[in-house]
Formats: sequence, structure tokens, C-alpha cells
Amino acid sequence: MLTLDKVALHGRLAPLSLRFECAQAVALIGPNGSGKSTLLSLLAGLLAPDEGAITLMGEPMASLDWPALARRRAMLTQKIPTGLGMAVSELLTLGVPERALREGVAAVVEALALSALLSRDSTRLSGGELQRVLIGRTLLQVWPDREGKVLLLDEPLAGLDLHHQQALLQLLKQLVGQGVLVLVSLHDLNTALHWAQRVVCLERGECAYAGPPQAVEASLIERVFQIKTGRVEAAGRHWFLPL
Ligand SMILES: Nc1ncnc2c1ncn2[C@@H]1O[C@H](COP(=O)(O)OP(=O)(O)OP(=O)(O)O)[C@@H](O)[C@H]1O
Repeated sequence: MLTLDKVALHGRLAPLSLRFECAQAVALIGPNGSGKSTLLSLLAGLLAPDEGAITLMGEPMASLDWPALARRRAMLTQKIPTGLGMAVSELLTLGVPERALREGVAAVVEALALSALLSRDSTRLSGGELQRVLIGRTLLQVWPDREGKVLLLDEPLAGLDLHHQQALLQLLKQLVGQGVLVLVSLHDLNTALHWAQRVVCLERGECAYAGPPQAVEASLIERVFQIKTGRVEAAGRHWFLPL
């Protein structure tokens, strides 16, 4: 439902062809500067490719205007807006369509434990608190009629404590179960491999791997991240440990 056909951005992403299905949890991994944010921005329609074509639900991305894009996908970027002194409740709902507000606010506030923050000045939040508010705003965009929507989250776990990381990953899995395609860039390799149904690993703007997490080999991780790893088994799962 979201396809890239030989998509390239000069100096940032080599020609890449990928296909993502609805209701899938996809993790993007790769070193700093490997192209994860670039790929997410292309998939969100925030960047236009120099070559190739992106298709969203059968429609060329290039043919969709901003309102049409906003109805189909939402993206959390790493570039954090300051909020300009707004209350959290205002920042959370800014630009969110009326129907999403009616149907989604209570659920999103509960899922991300935002109720105690709503009356706070958004410029005086901790990094993790602000991140949860911005994630909430992004989720609200896709809340009504979730099936077939695309959620693109660039390092959503950055700044979140372990409890909120786990709560968010569970919530995203629920959205996948409701038909949302969720693409998330992650730096925690084990979290990515345990959470995702599909992993895309980028290396210097090229796709080094796209496939199931179970088939990710230590040799790939060691080459791409230039580390030595050990592989241990615990709690019925495999874990890569940097050595
Ligand atoms: N606005 C920009 N203009 C030109 N080049 C850029 C721009 N933003 C990023 N780049 C370059 O594009 C490449 C890919 O960057 P990108 O931000 O996509 O990497 P990333 O995998 O998300 O990295 P990180 O893990 O550090 O967030 C890097 O070489 C980066 O320097």
C-alpha cells in the first residue's frame, strides 16, 4: 500500500525499491546519517525524490496535496517545535481536525499518560514529557478511521523512560492491529528486532537488509554498525549485545 519504485535523493539515498503493506510494524535501523529520517520524510511527502516514484494506497505521492496527505499519514519528526508558550492542551490539538479531536483526544491522553500535563506550559516540559505530547499530536492525526493510515515516527523513543517506551510500543502494536502501517526509526537494535514484523536496515543511503527480524544476522549488524556483538538467548528471545 506504500511503495517506493527506484526512489533516490542525490547524495542521501541510493535508488531504493520497497513495498510496505497495511497493518505492519516496520523498524528502520542504521547508523547516524544512513538515511532513516530522509526515507521517512520521503514517505511522508515532506521531501520529493530526485528519481523514482512513491505510491500511497495506489495514488502517486506527487499527486497528493497537503490536505490529502494529512488525511492519509502523520509523521513525528526529530525537529521539535518549541510550542511558543502554548499550554500542552493547545499544542496537542493544534491543527488536528475536529473529528479526530472528538474521537481521539481522551484515548490518546490516557494511552500516553498526558492528563497531568494538559494545563502545563509546553515550553517548560522535560524532554521526555514534550516528546510524549508531540507523539500524541501525531497519533491524533490518524485516529479517526485508522485502517489504511500510515504513521511515520522518527526516533519516537528518544527521551522516553522505560515505562513510557514499553507503553508506546504496545500502543503502536494496537494501531497495527487496527490496520495502521507503522514505520518507526529506532536506535535500540533489540527493541527494533523484538517489536517489528519487518526490519529495513540502511547503510550509507543504501538498503543493507529488508526482511523479517528473525533473519537479521550478527554479521550484518557487525558490518553496518562496525561493532562486535554477542548473541544471547533470554526470555525466549535472541538479544544482540555489543561486546
Ligand atoms: N537537509 C539536508 N540537506 C542535505 N543533506 C542532509 C539534510 N539532512 C540530512 N542530510 C544528510 O543526509 C544523510 C542522511 O541523513 P538522515 O538524517 O536521513 O540520517 P539518519 O539515518 O536519520 O541519521 P540519525 O540516526 O543521525 O538521525 C546524511 O549524510 C545527512 O548529513
